[in-house]
Amino acid sequence: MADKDRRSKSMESRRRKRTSSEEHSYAVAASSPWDIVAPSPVPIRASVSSSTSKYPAKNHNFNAKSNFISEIGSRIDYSRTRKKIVGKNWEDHQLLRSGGFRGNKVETEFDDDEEEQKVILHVHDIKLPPFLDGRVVFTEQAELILPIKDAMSDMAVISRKGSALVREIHEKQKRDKSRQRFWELAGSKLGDILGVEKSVDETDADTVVVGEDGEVDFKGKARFSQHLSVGDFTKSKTISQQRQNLPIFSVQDELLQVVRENQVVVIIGETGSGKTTQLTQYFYEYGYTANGIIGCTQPRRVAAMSVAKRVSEEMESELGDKVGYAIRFEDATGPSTVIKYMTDGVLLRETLKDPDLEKYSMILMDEAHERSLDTDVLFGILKKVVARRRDFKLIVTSATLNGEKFSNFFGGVPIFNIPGRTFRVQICHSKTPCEDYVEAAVKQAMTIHIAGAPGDILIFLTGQDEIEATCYALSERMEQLISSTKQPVPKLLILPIYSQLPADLQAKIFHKAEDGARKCIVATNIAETSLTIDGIFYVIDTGYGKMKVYNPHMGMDALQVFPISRASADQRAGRAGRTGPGTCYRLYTESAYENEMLQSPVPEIQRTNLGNVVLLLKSLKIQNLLDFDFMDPPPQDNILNSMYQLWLLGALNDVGDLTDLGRKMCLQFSFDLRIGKRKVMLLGKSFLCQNLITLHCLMFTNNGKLMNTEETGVMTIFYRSKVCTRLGR
Ligand SMILES: Nc1ncnc2c1ncn2[C@@H]1O[C@H](COP(=O)(O)OP(=O)(O)OP(=O)(O)O)[C@@H](O)[C@H]1O
Repeated sequence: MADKDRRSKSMESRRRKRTSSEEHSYAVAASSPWDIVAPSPVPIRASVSSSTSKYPAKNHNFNAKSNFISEIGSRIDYSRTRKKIVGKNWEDHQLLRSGGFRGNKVETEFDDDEEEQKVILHVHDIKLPPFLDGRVVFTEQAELILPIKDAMSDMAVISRKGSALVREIHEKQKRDKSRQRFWELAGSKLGDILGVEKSVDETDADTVVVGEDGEVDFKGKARFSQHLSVGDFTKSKTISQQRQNLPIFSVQDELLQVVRENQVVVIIGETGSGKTTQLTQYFYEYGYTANGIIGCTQPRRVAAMSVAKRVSEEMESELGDKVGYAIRFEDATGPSTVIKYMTDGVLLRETLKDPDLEKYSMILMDEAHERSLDTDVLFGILKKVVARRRDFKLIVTSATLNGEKFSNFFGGVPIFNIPGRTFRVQICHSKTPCEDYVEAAVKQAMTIHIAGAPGDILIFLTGQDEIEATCYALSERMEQLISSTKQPVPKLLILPIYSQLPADLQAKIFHKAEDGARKCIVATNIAETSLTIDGIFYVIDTGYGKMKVYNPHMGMDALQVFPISRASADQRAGRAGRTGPGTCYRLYTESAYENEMLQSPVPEIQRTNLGNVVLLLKSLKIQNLLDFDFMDPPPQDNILNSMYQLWLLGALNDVGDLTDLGRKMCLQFSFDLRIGKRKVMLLGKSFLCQNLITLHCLMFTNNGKLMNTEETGVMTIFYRSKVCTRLGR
């Protein structure tokens, strides 16, 4: 009995202690209501609102907080009491169950009274910056735009389901604990099949090269230019004969005349007609480089460098001499460069330093139909340059028939059509929709390899995961084939390519397979435009691709799989007819091509986060975004949410102007580094913990590369780290 009393006393004292500590914690909570009602970190539109505002409160509004406390004070009391009761019941319940305390009645369920069923919604009284109070309209596009034609179509449903084969391979790899990156496979069986020789880890830490602009690629050795071999294309013909065979050659004079007479011209031509490689040379030969250089933009890095390589060969000059290229982390141009291929992002950055692009006499915007974010911003900027500089020419080229749109944007400029194509491409559609397009692609590739005529294969998939799984499945099936037959099986050289793969491994796709072997390139849409891979006669097009889509409710971009557009499908097919007649196997029906695919992709500017664009335009002193000439205006929600994020980060002030921090965030970092990370890196500098912060940013940044050494000076710290070297994909 005495024992029982002691126990019950100690229990009582513990309960008292607990209650007082609870009260203490509630007192703290009461002075910090944001702990009770967590502020939303992203501008989620409030569906329930007590005010006219659409956005959540900026969470450092302390006046708003104290009003809020008094308003909800009674609710806090209520919830405190409830918590105490529940806590007490729980404690008793535990003691009784453990046998430490005996009672007559054990409550196994706590009463749920009516009150507890109530859901209490706390709605912040939002203070928005004046420029986002809804009175200013930033765009003519009120609605969000879906990057898909019909969300219920077969292709859309399949794209959401994903591939069963990929899942199966993942499971298998997880079980085997052997899931590795391709460049870590050196020496392994799969590595041998794939022809992977060395790992990125072998990169020498001491040879890191810091670029002039302060940007460092710690895979300096993995530069494209050091790994490109001279093309083996059509050895039977000289380069000048090959040039003369191209459709563009026959219309050269008319084309030059149209360009002479007009400041802006839109040029439309089939894939392989010679737009990318020939136009720059014609303009150079015609003398357009007398007062400046010719710039040609490409939406993708691999295209910029491979085309520059080809043109330098055609002009019999070293790459980087007369013809060069500039992509992020790599500038292969020199003082005598007159033709410069570059990504559109590189040109966009140049406009910040030189708004009139004085060093260029002419810009060619190639593959304009891709409508990347950078291309669309460039359209608006270059339109202004054209108006300011009468000596400046702008050529817009596209493979699709949307020339009218480009022409109208520049005020009804002429459209020049290049007739014909170099080689025929036979198109074969699937008779029924493919439930698992990865499995179908593997089967099709094996069928071609076993039974098809010579010629290399190019498979289009959506991303790294699918590519790795496909390479794995292909190598497995090759092994099975070899072990199940006594006949000699020709070698299949399987080569993956996606943007995160190191440049030296990407460049492998241009190397010729050894005699008797067939090359099978497994690619994302980075191999879709402008690329000529010598020997590709078969294309397998799954019909899907990944697209970055902004979710304004989450305030983030997400990569999602969608059916591609008809324009992209034509581009993919076009990769088969570059150096000879080819065949394209489409793993979707003809009806899907006609009815389930958009004619051209939804412009990136209408579906992604615009934080970078807003920063850039503000840096270019464009205060009112409505004043900027967008070919297709971005949706209102995207602009508002992006501006709201910038304001929260302190990049914009209360009237929507760029702050000093915002200017730094724009000028000191690469465009594809997320704006939030830029701020963290800048803050790291002020708090003298930059090394650590930079390391964190590096580890979580999209490409795992350090963006700006001016800001850091810490390269060697993490450059030596294996983790980071691996991250430097
Ligand atoms: N690296 C290369 N090796 C061999 N031949 C090449 C190479 N690059 C280009 N060619 C030849 O030049 C032709 C024209 O290529 P180019 O890239 O200029 O065409 P395009 O009209 O721009 O096509 P696209 O719109 O698909 O980019 C190709 O079809 C091919 O025959």
